Amino acid sequence: MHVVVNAATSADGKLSSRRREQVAISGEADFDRVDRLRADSDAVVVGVGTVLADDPHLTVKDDALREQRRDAGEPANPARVVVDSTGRTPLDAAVLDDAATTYVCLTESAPVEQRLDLADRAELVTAGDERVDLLRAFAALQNQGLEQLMVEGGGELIFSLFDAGLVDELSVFVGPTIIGGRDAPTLADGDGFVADFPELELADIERLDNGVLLRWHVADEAET
Ligand SMILES: NC(=O)c1ccc[n+]([C@@H]2O[C@H](COP(=O)([O-])OP(=O)(O)OC[C@H]3O[C@@H](n4cnc5c(N)ncnc54)[C@H](O)[C@@H]3O)[C@@H](O)[C@H]2O)c1
Ligand SMILES: Nc1nc(=O)c(N)c(NC[C@H](O)[C@H](O)[C@H](O)COP(=O)(O)O)[nH]1
Repeated sequence: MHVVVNAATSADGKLSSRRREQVAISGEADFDRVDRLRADSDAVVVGVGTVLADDPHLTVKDDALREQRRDAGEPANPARVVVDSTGRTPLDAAVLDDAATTYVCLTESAPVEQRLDLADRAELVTAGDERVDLLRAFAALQNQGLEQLMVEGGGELIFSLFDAGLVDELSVFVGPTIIGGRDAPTLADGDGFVADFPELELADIERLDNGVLLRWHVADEAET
């Protein structure tokens, strides 16, 4: 399995404002790049915080890219994965429509009612007691044939994935704006590290739109 985390941050490292509402940080060229990255992935992964904040669809937007996937014998869109401990994904969320297969990763503590409702619209993966056990959940996704995973946030999930040693690559578009705010989500939130900080190796730098795309490899990670 290969896991790429992709995100856009303001120049001061924020993913969105303190209202947790989506901010368009990327310009057209970066959104096109994200679309290509989706098209090259077996699944696009987000945390339920992102579903609740942005209601993303997580599909490939370019008709030609969807056609290429079909020509290669793949579904037009990659699968979608929501990491959602207690089943808070709204039943009318865009990720639960029929544009692609969707997996919702839950824990043992997810109420039966939510479980039954979500099971009508998604494949359920149960791993962990209180929070989703990401190692187990990702192993289950790999068993379903999902090898190339792209994670689109948010900050809580991205931190947990680094903490679990699951990230192979990080792509960050740093855009031309300041969002600020101590309570605004950043690239990696959660509890934060105090030691054993994950080390990154810079793989590539590119000027894009009015910002910069940074690609990092995560050092010393065993292949998952
Ligand atoms: N700029 C970008 O590229 C970008 C991308 C995605 C999201 N965002 C923004 O990020 C914000 C949402 O991020 P967030 O951090 O609130 O939510 P998130 O998407 O990271 O989801 C976190 C939630 O996932 C669930 N979860 C279950 N198991 C977990 C685990 N092991 N580790 C972590 N979470 C687990 C928990 O309910 C947790 O609250 C929104 O404001 C959204 O607009 C920005
Ligand atoms: N790459 C990127 N640049 C941004 O400036 C930004 N705000 C996001 N945010 C990610 C978020 O989850 C979005 O909601 C989905 O990118 C929307 O996906 P859809 O178009 O609905 O498929 N992502």
